[in-house]
Amino acid sequence: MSNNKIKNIENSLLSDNYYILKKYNFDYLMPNGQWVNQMREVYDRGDGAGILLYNTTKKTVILIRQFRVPTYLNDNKDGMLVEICAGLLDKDNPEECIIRETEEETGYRVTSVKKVYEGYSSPGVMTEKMHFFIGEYTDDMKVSEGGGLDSEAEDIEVMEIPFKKAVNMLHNGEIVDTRTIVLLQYAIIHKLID
Ligand SMILES: Nc1nc2c(ncn2[C@@H]2O[C@H](COP(=O)(O)OP(=O)(O)O[C@H]3O[C@H](CO)[C@@H](O)[C@H](O)[C@@H]3O)[C@@H](O)[C@H]2O)c(=O)[nH]1
Ligand SMILES: [Mg+2]
Repeated sequence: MSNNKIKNIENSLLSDNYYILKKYNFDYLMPNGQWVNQMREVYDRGDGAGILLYNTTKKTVILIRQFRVPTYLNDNKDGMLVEICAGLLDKDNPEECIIRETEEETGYRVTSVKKVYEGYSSPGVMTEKMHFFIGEYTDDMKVSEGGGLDSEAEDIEVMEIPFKKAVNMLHNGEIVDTRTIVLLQYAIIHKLID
């Protein structure tokens, strides 16, 4: 961290109920040479990783469907969201995280994944950096039902669907999760499945 346009950074804790929400106060040097005081709330849940699982023979992808309360509160009728498999980094590195998360959520034990992007999820408010992966799966990699951890009360539906259908869902507005849009567009651009 280094930027000579910012000084006097102070923070106070607003909530550590589950993750960390802090209020930051700092002085910022505007282009006109004036220092202005700014306040921003910043939510820190660590970083995350997500993966698009695809099968070039079957021409399918694996997505998941789960209830997301923030979307329920904002325009997503039943709150169910179609997403890539994803999770929060748990002190492990992004690659180990996504391999573990893939098995927990989808039941596929993948061995080889490829990192394609890194990006900030919501840079005005969250510290989170997201690590984006793609990975090929085959039927023989299926070792369990998936569906998430009972201990976390996750209710995850695993969807294996034709890539073409996923692309239709992208274009007709059924897929409204940004991380999923990013990786489906990656798959289209790089012709992962034709
Ligand atoms: N009790 C409680 N549990 C929580 C809270 N917030 C999250 N959890 C639980 O913590 C677990 C997190 O599951 P992961 O699979 O590791 O994370 P994720 O929510 O799928 O995260 C992915 O999607 C996020 C988008 O909303 C991304 O932000 C994240 O990077 C990642 O891609 C879930 O069981 C969730 O219910 C909370 O405030 N209270
Ligand atoms: Mg998850």
